[in-house]
Amino acid sequence: MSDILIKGAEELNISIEEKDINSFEIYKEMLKEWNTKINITTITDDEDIDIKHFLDSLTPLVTNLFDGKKNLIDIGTGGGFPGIPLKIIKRELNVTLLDSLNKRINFLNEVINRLELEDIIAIHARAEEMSIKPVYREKYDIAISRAVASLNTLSEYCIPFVKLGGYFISMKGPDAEEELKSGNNAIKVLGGRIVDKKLICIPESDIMHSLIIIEKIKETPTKYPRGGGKPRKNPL
Ligand SMILES: C[S@@+](CC[C@H](N)C(=O)[O-])C[C@H]1O[C@@H](n2cnc3c(N)ncnc32)[C@H](O)[C@@H]1O
Repeated sequence: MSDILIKGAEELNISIEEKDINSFEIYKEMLKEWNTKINITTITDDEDIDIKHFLDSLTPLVTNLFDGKKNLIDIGTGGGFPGIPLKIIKRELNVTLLDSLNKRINFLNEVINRLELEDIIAIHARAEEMSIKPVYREKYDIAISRAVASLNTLSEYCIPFVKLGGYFISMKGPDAEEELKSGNNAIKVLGGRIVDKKLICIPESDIMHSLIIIEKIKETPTKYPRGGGKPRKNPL
């Protein structure tokens, strides 16, 4: 059983049950096993997985945005971060995991089955192609993303999924100021407003991370997101 995870969760004020610890242990073993066959993560040491994947993924819970039965989409989830750790702790969340690499989606489906998680789905798609579909557009209380793209590009991937009054949470490194400056225009154009920036130390480490919290205050104009790779090649 992982002491680091238990102590770290305590520091974040998260109550973690035995069945949750068990889920994290199974998830960790699957991550290490699948990682030998397909490339999921460069972080493979037990302690590093606890800190840099599991605890880091749980830091958004320092906000109260996850309370209640919320619809969450994790964009560019890769090996399931932060979506799966958030789901393990907040079982009432309705979670969509999205990634453009199908082999990672296969892994996530195995994890979902093994952990017997409910109200969670893994979808193979590009964010900018999926958010133009009415069934996904402006349907989520929270869109979240870690380590996928710079904030201006990422805003075009994420904000169209968020319903009015919902939030986009961008998990970034310690020096988010430059990104914030270059992301400001995109956030505004897409209907968002920065409401908070939190600098957080990942528990059981000295690693600092930022959470940028953006509220959706206006509908995203229908011309966004743009196709043809424009959000990445020519960010707003
Ligand atoms: C560096 S990984 C980060 C994975 C995970 N969020 C984490 O923090 O460990 C970036 C992931 O984003 C996915 N990705 C990149 N662009 C995407 C897009 N436009 N739509 C969906 N997924 C995308 C990639 O396939 C990859 O799995």
